[in-house]
Amino acid sequence: MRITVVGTGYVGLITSICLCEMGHAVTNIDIDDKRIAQLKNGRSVIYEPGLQQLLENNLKERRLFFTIDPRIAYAQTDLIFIAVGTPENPDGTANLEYLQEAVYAIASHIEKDVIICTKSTVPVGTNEKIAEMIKDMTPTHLNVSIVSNPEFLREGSAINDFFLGDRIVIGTEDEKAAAVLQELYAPLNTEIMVTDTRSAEMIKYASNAFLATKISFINEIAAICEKVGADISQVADGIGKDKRIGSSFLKAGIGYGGSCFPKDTKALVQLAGHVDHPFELLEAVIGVNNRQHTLAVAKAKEAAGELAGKRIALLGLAFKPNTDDIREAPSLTILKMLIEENADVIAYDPAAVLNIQSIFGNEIQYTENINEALKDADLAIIATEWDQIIQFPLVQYEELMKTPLIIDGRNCYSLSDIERHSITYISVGRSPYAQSAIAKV
Ligand SMILES: NC(=O)C1=CN([C@@H]2O[C@H](COP(=O)(O)OP(=O)(O)OC[C@H]3O[C@@H](n4cnc5c(N)ncnc54)[C@H](O)[C@@H]3O)[C@@H](O)[C@H]2O)C=CC1
Ligand SMILES: O=C(O)[C@H]1O[C@H](OP(=O)(O)OP(=O)(O)OC[C@H]2O[C@@H](n3ccc(=O)[nH]c3=O)[C@H](O)[C@@H]2O)[C@H](O)[C@@H](O)[C@@H]1O
Repeated sequence: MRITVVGTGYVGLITSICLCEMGHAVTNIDIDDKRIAQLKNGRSVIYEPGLQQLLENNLKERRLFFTIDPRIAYAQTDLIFIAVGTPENPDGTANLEYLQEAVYAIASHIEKDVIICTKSTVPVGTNEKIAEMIKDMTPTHLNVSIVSNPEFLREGSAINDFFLGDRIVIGTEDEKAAAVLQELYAPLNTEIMVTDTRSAEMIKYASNAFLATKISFINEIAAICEKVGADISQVADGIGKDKRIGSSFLKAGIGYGGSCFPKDTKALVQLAGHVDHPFELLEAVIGVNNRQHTLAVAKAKEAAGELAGKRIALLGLAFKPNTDDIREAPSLTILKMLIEENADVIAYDPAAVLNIQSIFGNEIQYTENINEALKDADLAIIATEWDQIIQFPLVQYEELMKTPLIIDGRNCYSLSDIERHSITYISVGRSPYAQSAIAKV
């Protein structure tokens, strides 16, 4: 079976390479010729642990091909996965321009029967529109099946997620197409669900919205913990042990970021609004998350007073560890606020410095070395829980900083470890200062 994957972003490249690992030959197309040239030269265009080696292997084995030519990609293929971006429009709805362009190119070039699977996250009803567009543009003798096959991988653990996902969703009214995909995915040993197309599209948005809700919920509980002198780590552990709740996505912090939760929650709010159902719960989730992004600077001001002229080490820039992705990262809000306060900022990240530099230029300083960031700093703000930060010896904060004050937005250190050092430590939902509030309750 010939397989084509459209787009070389996270989802496109991971899908292509993982399908090659399963023994298939895959052609991966993009409209960005620089990305394709780089990939043909065997250099990954995304930062993902383990991916570079797999890319090199599959190029060498001649299973993986890159092209910008739609004729090569689409004319004789059997199965197409669309994985182009669906970013946010200014009003929060999903921008489907890339998707429409891709479908147009596919419809203009296919010459045989084909199954088209949408992996991109798209609003309910989009795959029906794709089907109409294809029907209008292709000769009647061609049999084109449309499938919604949403993707659930996480950046930083994407390869593992592809092979060991919790479920695979195949949304289609076409039984033959469903059977082809069931066979394709069978070796993965992951539960496969076949649903109608609209339900598959909704499963993706509902999953991301629910996970975002868990995060904002725990962040609200963390805020209350600080006021009543409880410890959010123990609380999250305690509620997570209830199997009906589950322990994942209960890490309190400075909020979720990334290329999907922020845009997908807003797109679902818009979708609900368009069918006259205001999604009040999800609107609150988004509001709480926006507040969390500002939390670290608010706490810094509370602890250190005026920030103007203060040397601040911002530790962690990526929206989560093991990625260089800074889309919607809390660090962006933190940096904007610190610059407005006229603070003297030095930003550290093991992978995302170049991406942040392309936005903030020489407004701040950058380093890939934690020691350099902390030298003579008045305070440190932790925005991403990289292993490099978690394992960094606390004694070094004492030795390097002018005043050892840490605002930890990701609860990287245990309070008992902190107690052994002369560090002022303010984290999320378990500040030692919260204890003093108990008396007031
Ligand atoms: N990033 C992630 O971890 C996940 C993303 N998703 C969803 O998957 C979709 C893709 O996301 P990413 O991979 O992050 O996107 P991305 O924005 O990083 O990459 C998209 C790629 O598609 C290319 N492209 C755009 N139009 C094209 C066309 N007409 N023909 C060929 N290539 C074209 C772009 O040049 C770009 O390289 C989105 O809908 C996203 O919501 C779903 C699960 C996980
Ligand atoms: O649709 C998508 O693109 C993907 O979005 C998320 O994956 P991702 O954004 O890569 O990363 P997550 O691990 O989900 O983290 C998202 C954000 O939530 C934050 N988070 C996560 C978990 C938690 O307990 N607390 C918390 O604040 C992280 O710091 C990060 O900023 C989902 O987990 C994937 O299933 C989905 O496929």
